[in-house]
Amino acid sequence: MVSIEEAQKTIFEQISPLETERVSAFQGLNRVTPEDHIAPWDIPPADNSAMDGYAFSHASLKGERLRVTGFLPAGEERDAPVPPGEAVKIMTGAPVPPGCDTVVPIEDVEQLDQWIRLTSPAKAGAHIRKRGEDIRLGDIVIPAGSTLRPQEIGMLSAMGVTTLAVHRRARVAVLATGDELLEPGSTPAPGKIINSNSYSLAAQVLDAGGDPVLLGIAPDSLEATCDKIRGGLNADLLVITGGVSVGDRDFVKMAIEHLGGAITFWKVNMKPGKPLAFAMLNGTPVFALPGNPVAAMVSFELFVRPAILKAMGRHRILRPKVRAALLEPAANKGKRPHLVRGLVSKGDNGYVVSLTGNQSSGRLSSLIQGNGLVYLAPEAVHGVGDVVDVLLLDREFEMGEVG
Ligand SMILES: Nc1nc2c(c(=O)[nH]1)N[C@H]1C(S)=C(S)[C@@H](COP(=O)(O)OP(=O)(O)OC[C@H]3O[C@@H](n4cnc5c(N)ncnc54)[C@H](O)[C@@H]3O)O[C@H]1N2
Ligand code: MOO
Repeated sequence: MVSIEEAQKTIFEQISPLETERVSAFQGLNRVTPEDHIAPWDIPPADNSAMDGYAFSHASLKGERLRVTGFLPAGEERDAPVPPGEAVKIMTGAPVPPGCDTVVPIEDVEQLDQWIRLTSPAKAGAHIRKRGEDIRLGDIVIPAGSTLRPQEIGMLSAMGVTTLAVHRRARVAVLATGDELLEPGSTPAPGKIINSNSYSLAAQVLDAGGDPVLLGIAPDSLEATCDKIRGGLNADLLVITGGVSVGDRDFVKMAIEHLGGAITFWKVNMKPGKPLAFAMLNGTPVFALPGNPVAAMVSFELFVRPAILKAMGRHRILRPKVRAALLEPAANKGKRPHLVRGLVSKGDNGYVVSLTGNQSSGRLSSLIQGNGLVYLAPEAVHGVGDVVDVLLLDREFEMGEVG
């Protein structure tokens, strides 16, 4: 049995960044660019007005009055210098004309026909955005390896980029196994249950930015399991759920080996998720996750999600870990680290966490009611207020609420 950390290390060693593809700048959102993006020009390209107002030379200011002799909207440029003692009306974004170094906003003047009177003192150089104050020609603005957020997409566009290279999305095949499974849309017959894992796992793939490919359900036989697995080998990663324990009808490991795959490890020292197996099959990383719905999702979180992120070029691939004070006692009577589903919120002195009741790994509600995984070491006994490590699965609780 390997530890969580050993399993992660072994898996991540097998995952290399996928090749790149060219996409339109804004399809690059949340993707990783493998190239440095260098500023082809200064932004802004010229000193320009930060306000709708009047531009003039501060040194030539005598008293409070200036004669207005021109108008300069954004989108136009004026070459002729503005003579001393005169001002031009200038709109936000218009290049500051020669002869001017200061702008006074409209609100700070009184207009009298062709004249303005400053109603408060103007500071030399005020309200001018300098050429290149955002980025300078030749700057590496977005270094290789960056994940593109909306602000990077905006900057790339400002740099004239219309298409760019990004690591392509990982195609992740998802296979459920088990004679007991029916697809959603049916009403469970006696002895049957609905295949929910394919959909929770496919949603986790999407959530990680990958592209899920649903392979359906493999019935419990070696031949059928082999056939379905073969169908998933053109994906970048293959995720299987169920049939990986020691039952008489658990064929997944046997099928992987039958197809020539090498099981790198089987069984991780954790609860839930112990029976997980990892294999390389024809160059495809294969994750055989347990069938219990919580075990499948938790092991996806720890092993598959970071593998997808690594394949898509990300460097930060693990969920954030925080320290939280327990709101109730928590004990791990077992010998494996227990990842207990918890509900984290913000207390007066940092994070606090409660547990989500019955922790059976068949009980998907334990994940629905929570937002984190509390790490309980083997045989740990904690009281109220003890501080524990929690892996945050989502941070929505930190967002502001309406009204
Ligand atoms: N003798 C032992 N029995 C079990 C052990 C063990 O060490 N010794 N480990 C237990 C643990 S831990 C887990 S987790 C499960 C994992 O078993 P499998 O991966 O072989 O999964 P199945 O037996 O196929 O299914 C387990 C459970 O999950 C339900 N299931 C399966 N697939 C789906 C799906 N796609 N959607 C919804 N639910 C699914 C299935 O009906 C079972 O109830 O083994 C323990 N047993
Ligand atoms: O993986 Mo199992 O879920 O530890 O019960």
